[in-house]
Amino acid sequence: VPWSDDLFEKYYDICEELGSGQFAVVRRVVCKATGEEFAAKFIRKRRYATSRRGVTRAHIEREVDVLTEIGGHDAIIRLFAVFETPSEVILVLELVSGGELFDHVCAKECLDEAEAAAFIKQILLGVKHLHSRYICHLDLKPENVMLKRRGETQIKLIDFGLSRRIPPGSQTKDMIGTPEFVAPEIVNFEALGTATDMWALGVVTYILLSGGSPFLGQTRDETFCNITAVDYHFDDCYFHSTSALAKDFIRRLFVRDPRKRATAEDCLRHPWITGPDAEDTVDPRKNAEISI
Ligand SMILES: Nc1cc2c(nn1)-c1ccccc1CC2
Repeated sequence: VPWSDDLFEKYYDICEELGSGQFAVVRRVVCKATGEEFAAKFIRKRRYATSRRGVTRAHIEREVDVLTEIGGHDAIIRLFAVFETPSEVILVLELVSGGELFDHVCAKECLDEAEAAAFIKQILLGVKHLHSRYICHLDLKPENVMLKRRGETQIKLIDFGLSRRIPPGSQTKDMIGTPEFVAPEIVNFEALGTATDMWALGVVTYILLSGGSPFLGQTRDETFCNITAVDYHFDDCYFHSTSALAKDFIRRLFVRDPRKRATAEDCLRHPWITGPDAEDTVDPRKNAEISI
């Protein structure tokens, strides 16, 4: 993907804000020459090594390198161009304008488990694509799952700012991610990898089905304690009508040992995702309303 230091405003009209991250604002932009719409992510560069504001160049290059390598999967946002100014780097991304998946789910009267499983299946296909290249997202959480367009069900994984390539056997350790979604190996500063994303996907599924967060405590330390103890349960007030299949799917992801945790491929074969084999059998996930 070409890096340009030409003036961004020369090529694009800048329109409304689509969302923002910690050091990034994302706006809809229109290419002046073609009328095509994109999402431009304006990332503030860190001015000084000691500063805590802005993002380091290495961090930005990581997101660009990962998006360049994995572009082209339906469930993953595409990167088209990069611009650089003295104070920021601008990623010209695929327009994703449907908002966060969870806002859509909350807005709906009810979502049955089959619809929830269909969303999780799309995320699994995107994560399988990443993991097939040993790339880990490392920040999977509801706000990083967006709908391509309002009212449609196509999802896009966004924000690869923490993602990195972690080949098997490499002892990559780092304390990163959002406390509520991190796996035990992150809390214990042990080797992380593709299985770290699978734990986070378990948290996303649990929240999508119930609206509750499995390990969230009153404080960060309490949350970390719940995670390392794998201390969670299916509160009957949230899970009274959740199918046994859905709970089994989640149980296979909340496994402390990353080597024993279900992979994206395992999950794609799980009956909660594949649904009933024979067409004519009743789908136990239907009408099992979720209580978000
Ligand atoms: N950190 C973030 C945060 C966001 C996005 N990307 N990275 C984004 C990408 C495409 C469309 C809309 C957004 C808004 C949120």
